[in-house]
Amino acid sequence: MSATALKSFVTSVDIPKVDASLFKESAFINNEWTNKNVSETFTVLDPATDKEIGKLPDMGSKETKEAIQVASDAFKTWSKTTGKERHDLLLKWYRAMMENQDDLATILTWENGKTLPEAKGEVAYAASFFEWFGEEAVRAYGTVIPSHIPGQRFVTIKQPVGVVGIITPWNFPAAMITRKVGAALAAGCTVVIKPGAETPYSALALAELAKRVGIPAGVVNIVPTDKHVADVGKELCTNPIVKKISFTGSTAVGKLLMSQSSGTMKKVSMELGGNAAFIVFDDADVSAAVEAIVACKFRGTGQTCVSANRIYVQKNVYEEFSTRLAEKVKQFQIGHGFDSKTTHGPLINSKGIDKVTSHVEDAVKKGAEVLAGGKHKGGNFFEPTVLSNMTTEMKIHSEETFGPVAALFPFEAESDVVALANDTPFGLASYFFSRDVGRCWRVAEQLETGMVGVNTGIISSCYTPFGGVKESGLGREGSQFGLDDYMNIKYINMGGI
Ligand SMILES: NC(=O)c1ccc[n+]([C@@H]2O[C@H](COP(=O)([O-])OP(=O)(O)OC[C@H]3O[C@@H](n4cnc5c(N)ncnc54)[C@H](O)[C@@H]3O)[C@@H](O)[C@H]2O)c1
Ligand SMILES: O=CCCC(=O)O
Repeated sequence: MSATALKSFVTSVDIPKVDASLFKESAFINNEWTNKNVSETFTVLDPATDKEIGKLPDMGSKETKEAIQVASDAFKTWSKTTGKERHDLLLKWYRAMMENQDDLATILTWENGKTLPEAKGEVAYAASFFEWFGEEAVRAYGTVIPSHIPGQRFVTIKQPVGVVGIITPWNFPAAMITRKVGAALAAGCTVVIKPGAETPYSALALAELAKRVGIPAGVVNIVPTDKHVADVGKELCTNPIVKKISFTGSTAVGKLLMSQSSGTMKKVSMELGGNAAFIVFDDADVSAAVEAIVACKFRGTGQTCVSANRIYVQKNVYEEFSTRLAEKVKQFQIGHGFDSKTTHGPLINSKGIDKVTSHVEDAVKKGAEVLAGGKHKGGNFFEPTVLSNMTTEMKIHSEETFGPVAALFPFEAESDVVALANDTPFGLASYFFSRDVGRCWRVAEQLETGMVGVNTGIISSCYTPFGGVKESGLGREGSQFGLDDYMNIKYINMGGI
């Protein structure tokens, strides 16, 4: 049965009061709230109830082109500001986010579905990228290269790439934007953002704060759209004024955007899909591994690109690990993100439910045992689920489920499990638990992913480089490396000395 055919079991909830001045129902171009005379609108729904939150003008390629021109005009002055000026503004934006954390979190929960405490956590995480990159803005050092020619001197300087087109998903409506915008603005770039159609209000609230703290007109622009996603994406990728595309989302869309960007040879940053392995060796601290998988797997109700998708557990600890995990998961409470009893919110939409349902049905048909959950509960709610005795023939082994399903695969030897973990075109994150120091180095070096969590299930922060290898993408966000993705290195050879 299609997910849409079932009514949600959450039919009503009290929506907390939100500061109306942060709830914007227009596009944001050149520091103006505008519908650009666009008469078409799209509707944003609360994923827990499918009730309407609001409507927004549906921007198209014409409006995007105008936003790009505005960003290009703003680049002329913004790129000439000092690192210290950009530092001061980004830190003001950071503080404004933290001062408005509750309202930003309310908007985020309403449109994304994650629980209010989780949304508050995301707002703080999102804000941290403005703090971090504000502090990096003053550290975009060049180099002096020892000369091999008398009378010539060599230096490099770093310069902002120009206007950046930013396309982000719905699963982290604030953090996926700030991780890019923080770096772009710190580098001296200006941006045009197309947020996820499901979660545009968080993006627009951030823009309101940008305006309040004095980010100059045209530096940040937002073009919300639903029906014209492909056209807006194409405009950003093909317009020669845009010098870089920074995308977070699925690998399929990432490949399309990269090919569209090739005509104008843009720089690209691609944060794409994953299929994370989480390995529990029999020398692990099993209690710690259970705690870690709960946090890693069920973050955002499993709709997190770095969430474990395949959980490999060594035979000697399989029974203990699976029993303890199932006990924990049975205690989860699904419901509206505004309900204080809720531990896990809904999936984003019926497409998400259909994928999770098909993965669970496929696994069960092929012999998996359901240790917890396993059922669609109506609307966009799926029970947090633990599946045991998974095999490599099941869909979950090769496809990212992006939902609340912990799929346990038994294994015997270290060499087998490393080969299994790497048997995927994706390479975003992986995790393992072991108390053997030699094994920790060995396995961490062998796993083909951009990020590895050893004895931990949570790895993301503004301080550390986020990004994948293989078909999980290109580039690194956050950390000391994040600014480089938004800058060109210029080599200057000074002769006549
Ligand atoms: N690596 C990361 O940092 C990261 C972070 C979050 C999500 N993801 C991945 O994103 C996927 C889930 O998100 P999703 O389903 O929203 O992904 P998606 O690729 O469908 O959508 C992401 C964004 O791309 C836009 N988009 C879709 N088609 C487009 C087109 N033709 N042209 C231009 N833009 C287009 C969407 O409107 C949205 O804004 C998962 O695979 C997940 O792993 C990766
Ligand atoms: O979903 C992907 C991003 C989540 C994170 O930054 O940890």
